Amino acid sequence: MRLTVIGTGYLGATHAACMAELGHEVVGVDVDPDKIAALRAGQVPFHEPGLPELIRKHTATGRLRFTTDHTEAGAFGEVHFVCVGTPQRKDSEGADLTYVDAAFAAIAEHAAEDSLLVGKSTVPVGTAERLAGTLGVEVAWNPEFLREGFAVEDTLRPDRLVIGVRSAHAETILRKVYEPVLEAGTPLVTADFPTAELVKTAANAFLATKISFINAMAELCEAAGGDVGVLAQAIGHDDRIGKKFLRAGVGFGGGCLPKDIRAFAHRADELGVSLAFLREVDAINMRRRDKVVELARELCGGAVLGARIAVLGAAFKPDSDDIRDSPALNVAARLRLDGADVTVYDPEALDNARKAFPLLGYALSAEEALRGADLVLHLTEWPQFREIDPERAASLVARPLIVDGRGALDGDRWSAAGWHFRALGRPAPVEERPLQGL
Ligand SMILES: NC(=O)C1=CN([C@@H]2O[C@H](COP(=O)(O)OP(=O)(O)OC[C@H]3O[C@@H](n4cnc5c(N)ncnc54)[C@H](O)[C@@H]3O)[C@@H](O)[C@H]2O)C=CC1
Ligand SMILES: O=C(O)[C@H]1O[C@H](OP(=O)(O)OP(=O)(O)OC[C@H]2O[C@@H](n3ccc(=O)[nH]c3=O)[C@H](O)[C@@H]2O)[C@H](O)[C@@H](O)[C@@H]1O
Repeated sequence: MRLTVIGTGYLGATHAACMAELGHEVVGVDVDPDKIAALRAGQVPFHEPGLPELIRKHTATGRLRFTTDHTEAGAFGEVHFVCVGTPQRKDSEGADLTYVDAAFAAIAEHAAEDSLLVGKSTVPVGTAERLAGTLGVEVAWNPEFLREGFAVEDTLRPDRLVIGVRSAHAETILRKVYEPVLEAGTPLVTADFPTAELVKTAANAFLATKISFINAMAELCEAAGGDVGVLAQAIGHDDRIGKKFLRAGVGFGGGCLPKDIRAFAHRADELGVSLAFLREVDAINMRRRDKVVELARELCGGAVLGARIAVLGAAFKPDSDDIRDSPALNVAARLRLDGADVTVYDPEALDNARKAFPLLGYALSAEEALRGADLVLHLTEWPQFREIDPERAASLVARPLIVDGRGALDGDRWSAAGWHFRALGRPAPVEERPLQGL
């Protein structure tokens, strides 16, 4: 089939390459000429494992092309997937639909009458219906559930496909687009517009709630002297709860969960339904960042002014160079504002971090960041940070003090190498715990 993908950011570039992999002829469209030039040259302007190979493969086979021209794309595609951004509005918690509206309008103007315009962006419920009422072309909604870092795998082998359609014709077309995925046994959920839109925001709200739940338990463990790692493992043995998304730490960030829960609560308010608990989910998440800042102050003797702090991690999660709402950089920037001399290292996100936070110091390796540090903060759990040798690290720093903000390091190993090791939601070393019963 001839498909277009409007918006070639994290979602769109992945979707375009994966649709070519499924055998379709695909044109990716973006308003950003630099992005399109890079993609044409087979370069992906962000870090996503497996994606550059796929893009190069299909630009070479000729199945995948990129353009900035909506007219050309409109005339080409039988199905148009809209994958543009839906950031938080500047003036409220709601989603900014400017890009979605513009993209649908631009493609509808040039699309063939019998083509299908499919929204993939995450939108407030009601958007598909509104667009369907204003454009002269059929609309469908097909929300996306991919995770950054696993985007290719999640697109080619998703847990499920969800389509919001208004006609059997639209369903038939989308079944044809995803035929190889469906033949592999992927469940397909066919729904009306509001349900399809709500499935997406509900899924992200549930995931965010799960993370904040375990982080609230981390707060309790800190107050009561418990260990949230053991707690998560124990409750996770219950299949009804499950082990996934129970990693306590500095909390969730990224271009999706934080803005999506805010937009969801905001939209629910507009509909007269309270999702106030999502505001608490957001607040718990933000308190974890505060907690790391407080711990840093405490470990630096009350104030971080003049302290040299090494921050391991800048991306909002490992295997990504995405720094949107990154907890690591938020903490680093706040400590810098408090007068600390902060040096950040990340295997992939340094360029993005430098542009967004030019006042922070940056190192080209973990060793360079650690050299002379008074305190080390581990805030993004890249696998290579787990491989740091604590003894070698102790020989580099000024003071062997480390906070594991991701619950991913082996505390016993670091303590054995002479480090004062602290982790969120876990007991402080024995000599630090207040004496009980006195
Ligand atoms: N990043 C992710 O992992 C996932 C994102 N989503 C959702 O997908 C949507 C896109 O997210 P990202 O890809 O992360 O955003 P992004 O910001 O990386 O990409 C959006 C792209 O759209 C382009 N664009 C804006 N207006 C355009 C127009 N009129 N025509 C053509 N291109 C246009 C921008 O230049 C940009 O390259 C959001 O709604 C997000 O919530 C959903 C699932 C996963
Ligand atoms: O709508 C989206 O854009 C996507 O948002 C998330 O995907 P993503 O943001 O790529 O990353 P996640 O793996 O969900 O992690 C999000 C954040 O939660 C944090 N997290 C995750 C899991 C956990 O147990 N604890 C925890 O703090 C991560 O460090 C990260 O900062 C969802 O997992 C995807 O299904 C969804 O498609």
